[in-house]
Amino acid sequence: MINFTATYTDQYQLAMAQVYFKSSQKADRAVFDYFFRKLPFQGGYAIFAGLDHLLEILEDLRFSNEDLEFLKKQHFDRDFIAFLKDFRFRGKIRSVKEGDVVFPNRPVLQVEANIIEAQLVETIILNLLNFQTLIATKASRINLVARGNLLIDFGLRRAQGPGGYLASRAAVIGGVSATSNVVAGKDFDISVSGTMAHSFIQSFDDELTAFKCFAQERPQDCVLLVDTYNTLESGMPNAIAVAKEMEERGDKLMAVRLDSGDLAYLAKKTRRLLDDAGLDYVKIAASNQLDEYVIKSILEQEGPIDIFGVGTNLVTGGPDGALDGVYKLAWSGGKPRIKISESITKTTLPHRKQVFRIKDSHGKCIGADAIGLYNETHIDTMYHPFEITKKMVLKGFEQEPLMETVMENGKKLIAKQSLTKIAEYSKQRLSELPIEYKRFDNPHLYKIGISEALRNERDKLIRESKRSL
Ligand SMILES: Nc1ncnc2c1ncn2[C@@H]1O[C@H](COP(=O)(O)OP(=O)(O)OP(=O)(O)O)[C@@H](O)[C@H]1O
Ligand SMILES: O=P(O)(O)OC[C@H]1O[C@H](OP(=O)(O)OP(=O)(O)O)[C@H](O)[C@@H]1O
Ligand SMILES: O=C(O)c1cccnc1
Repeated sequence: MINFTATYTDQYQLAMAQVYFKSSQKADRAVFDYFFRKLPFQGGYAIFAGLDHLLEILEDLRFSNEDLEFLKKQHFDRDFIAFLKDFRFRGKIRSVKEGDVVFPNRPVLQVEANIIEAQLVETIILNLLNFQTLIATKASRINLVARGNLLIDFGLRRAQGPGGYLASRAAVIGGVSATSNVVAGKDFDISVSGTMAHSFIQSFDDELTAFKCFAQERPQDCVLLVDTYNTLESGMPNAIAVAKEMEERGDKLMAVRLDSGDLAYLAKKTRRLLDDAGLDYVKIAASNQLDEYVIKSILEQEGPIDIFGVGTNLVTGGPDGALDGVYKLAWSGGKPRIKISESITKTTLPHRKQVFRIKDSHGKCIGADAIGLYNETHIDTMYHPFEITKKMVLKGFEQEPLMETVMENGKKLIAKQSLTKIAEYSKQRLSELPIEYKRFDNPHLYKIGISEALRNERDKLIRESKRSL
């Protein structure tokens, strides 16, 4: 839907790229790490999302003629603009698999490319991965408490503008099964579904006629909204009457939707009314400012709800507005690079790197990832990145390398996967994560360590930079 061209970037990327272009750095190769520093929702994990979509966009990324005309007006150099005419991303990308569980302060994706190319794609990478990872994580939290009940994304109207388009994609990775968002359904092959609005019922002189007309037109997936006037006194008796008429025509009412009031209480009453009317196959859907906490609570109250329609809190990532993912230089001009910070926690890790998931001898994740240099195939001891006395001996543990090459010379190496497949993978990876990292209150802290070789390289660069001050 959105036509991404290479101007989907921040101005400073172009300003820096022009300097590289006109200097001896023009042909330099650079390596950048994508990672985030803080888990969203005060949770214990995040779900990585956006990769396949990003790679497809990077494969085709270029400046259009209008883009180049616009840049002329922005005081960019003519030779640089001529160079941008043939700009393509021809780099290499190594990444964790889309849908995997990921943690702060360790590379999730690494870009290795000509420095101009690597710089120009920073913004689009951060924009697509930060947002989709945030929303997939939110969806996954909702899915964790939904006990297998169906989740539908109702969020487009409340999303931050067109962000709703990508939110619908990411929500599926986190475990949402369908969306009301028709364009996302079309573009990303997501099952599209929906019910009806209060305005539809209001537009008729009576609720029963509204229900009847809808059921006539849409018998295959009819869901009646029962709370416009009075759920138990009006909506439910009318819905039951229409369900009975549908039965006479050989159709079946799919569900009723509750959208206000005490959803657990009303669902119990509604279930009883349906069952007493011999309509035990009719499902109960609920919506109204749902999130993982409300759904958990409703199910703990044994509210018999089968379908949850979640909007605002899902697609905006409420209450967190953004994932703080960053893109930091780790190598360029043939040398490792480091960003020193007042706070050691913000000092970056130099070099190309690999990340290993540490597992016990039964293949069970123990709650730790270790970062090594790219050519390390095994890490004997992992060190706390900042507290020098803390270390963990990894002898006897399985070490699963997480970063694989997914793009080479600007061409995607991995086959396109359906969102359902990515969601299945995500579910499997989440099931490997011990439960203490998944609880909402004070989840266990997942350990991130670095190898001795990486620590030595980092500390050497810190010493060198101090000496040169
Ligand atoms: N049984 C329940 N347990 C916990 N939370 C619930 C339960 N039922 C509803 N909620 C949540 O409580 C909030 C109720 O919001 P609100 O006060 O706006 O109610 P409402 O019924 O929508 O009111 P109104 O009729 O004015 O629209 C919603 O977020 C809803 O999801
Ligand atoms: O509460 P959310 O999680 O964001 O879920 C989406 C909400 O959007 C709709 O309400 P809206 O008032 O926009 O339209 P309606 O008249 O069809 O209810 C729907 O009925 C839900 O209540
Ligand atoms: O189909 C629905 O019921 C729906 C769609 C969007 C928002 N709220 C509800």
